[in-house]
Amino acid sequence: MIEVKNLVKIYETKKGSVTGVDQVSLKVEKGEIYGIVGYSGAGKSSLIRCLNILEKPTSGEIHIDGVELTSLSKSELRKARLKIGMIFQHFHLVSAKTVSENIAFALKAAGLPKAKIQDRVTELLDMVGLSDKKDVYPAQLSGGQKQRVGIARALANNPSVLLCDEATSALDPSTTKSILSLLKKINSELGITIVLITHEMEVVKTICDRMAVMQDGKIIEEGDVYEVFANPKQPLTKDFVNSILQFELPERLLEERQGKLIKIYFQGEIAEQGVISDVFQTFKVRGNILHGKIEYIQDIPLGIFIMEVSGDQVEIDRAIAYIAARTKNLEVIDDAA
Ligand SMILES: Nc1ncnc2c1ncn2[C@@H]1O[C@H](COP(=O)(O)OP(=O)(O)OP(=O)(O)O)[C@@H](O)[C@H]1O
Repeated sequence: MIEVKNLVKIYETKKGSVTGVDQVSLKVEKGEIYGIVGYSGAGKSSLIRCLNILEKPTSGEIHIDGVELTSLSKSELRKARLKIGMIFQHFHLVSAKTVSENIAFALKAAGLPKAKIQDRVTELLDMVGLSDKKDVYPAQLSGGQKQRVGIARALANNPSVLLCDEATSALDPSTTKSILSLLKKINSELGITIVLITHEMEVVKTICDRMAVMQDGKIIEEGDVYEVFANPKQPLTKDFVNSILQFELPERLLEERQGKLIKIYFQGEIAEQGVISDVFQTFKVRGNILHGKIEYIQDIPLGIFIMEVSGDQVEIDRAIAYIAARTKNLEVIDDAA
């Protein structure tokens, strides 16, 4: 379990003090994948780098598996860090060492006997799907393969926590997908707790259980990923959610509309229950779906539809009341009448 209490990181620069992290407190349960999202400069890197004291916090506490890290001596910290793996956006591999040597390096540093190192490297390469690349140098690898080496190295000493610092930001969308599924596999098969920072909601949507939104060094919203996507509260969180769920309707469609324009959010099972087709069977209205999208978050559907409903005014009102009762989340955007 990770527990952060009142964490502050202030950088002293020639131009004065800059606050990177401002009184952050959070808890990550064992075995969770926890995502921290925010725009550039929000403090995500500062926060994640404080979690293993790569960046020394100005004040506050970091508890990982019951050990408070900010008060450890250098040698105690070195030992504690073996239980905290980390991967980076730009991989940080040693270019003059082969894939095997990059991983073996972490094992040597931890004092694993020489005879056991090769077996462990083989096991790790198998886990990340790179057994055939053991003798090549990083320059001969793709970005995704480099990150797999980074992951193998981070897992070398059986950590209980894996910190991911924008681990997929330098990768294309399909490589990002494969790295995220590898992280998910590591989490479920090895039970490793994962904390990741990202500026992409797609990453959070794909693998996280819980999430936090950061702005100006602070955590401004936190919760279960589905809940945050379904009911974002802060304007910035809404922005991030909209990057996945939202869309703009062309002006022309708005000008040419005839009936009422409604926006319907479907959450959970209701998204699969054919509410829209029931409406047309029950009421004498015409409907024109202008936009529709269903995202699956943690395998639960979250849908959003924009529909123009036209016909007799009384029937329109009855149809809208019916949809509102079934979905519990309907907004009349615009009324042409
Ligand atoms: N070494 C440093 N010295 C001075 N200021 C810093 C340092 N590192 C970060 N900062 C400042 O701390 C604040 C938070 O930066 P941080 O890099 O943690 O944000 P971020 O959300 O990770 O952004 P990015 O994704 O762009 O890295 C910013 O104002 C940044 O300028």
